[in-house]
Amino acid sequence: MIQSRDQRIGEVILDLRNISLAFGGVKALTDISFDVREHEIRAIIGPNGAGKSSMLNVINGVYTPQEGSITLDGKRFTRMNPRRAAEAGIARTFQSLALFKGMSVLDNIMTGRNLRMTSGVLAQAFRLGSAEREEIRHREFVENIIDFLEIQAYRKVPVGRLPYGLQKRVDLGRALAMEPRILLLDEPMAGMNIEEKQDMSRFILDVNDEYGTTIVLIEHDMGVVMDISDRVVVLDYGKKIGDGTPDEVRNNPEVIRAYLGASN
Ligand SMILES: Nc1ncnc2c1ncn2[C@@H]1O[C@H](COP(=O)(O)OP(=O)(O)OP(=O)(O)O)[C@@H](O)[C@H]1O
Repeated sequence: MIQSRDQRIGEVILDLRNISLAFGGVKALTDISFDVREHEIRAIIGPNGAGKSSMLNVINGVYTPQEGSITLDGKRFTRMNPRRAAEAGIARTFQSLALFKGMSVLDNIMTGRNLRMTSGVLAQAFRLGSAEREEIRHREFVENIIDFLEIQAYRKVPVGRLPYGLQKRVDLGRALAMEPRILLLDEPMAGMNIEEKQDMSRFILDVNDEYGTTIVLIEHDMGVVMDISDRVVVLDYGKKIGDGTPDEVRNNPEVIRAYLGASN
């Protein structure tokens, strides 16, 4: 299994060079460089306040770093913006879920299709047939995601009524509906019990295998991501203190020190 996964990992598709980001006097990120290869599961870990969320927000263009560059598919940017990131196939999930609690599972996942829908109101008025066909295609795609995530039984249930672990799964489904090439997962296992964490780990691996999606995930619990990640970047106080395979990172004295010194 591990060998076949390694064989599928391709070229660098996302390359972050010398990224520095400050908020006023607070240095959130200092001179961070790392890359992400096609089809890889790449984790960014670190204690609270290490800069993980800031890094994710630099990748998807929400924050503009004061220094550094981002190269995506060989194109170099000094700034990304959320629209460009979305068009380039970068999607994300959120730590605090960004779902519509009163809407059904199906409708929430459909919202992830919006960027892919070409038919607007006018098309629906004048080309009803093709708009309808498009709607059917999108629904089929979403139904496939629902089957894949094993949430068929909750299709029509308002998301707010589901347990937290299932809501996280719906959030993953919403991001998958965008058919991302690169999926950014913001603490996908935070607040979950062990069984939910195991389920989520399995879905992340399956997404990576079956959809071929490149995954960048952030997490502050070192244990849960070590089993599923190909390579891990470790941040501490906005600096990169480790980068390598899970084994390399686990045995890195600086990483061990940062985690032993951390209160969580
Ligand atoms: N919008 C902001 N304005 C000001 N300071 C910020 C902002 N976002 C992050 N910071 C600061 O930047 C530093 C890094 O924060 P960040 O949220 O990126 O860390 P993190 O590793 O994601 O932490 P956690 O695990 O707690 O989510 C912290 O000192 C934080 O207070």
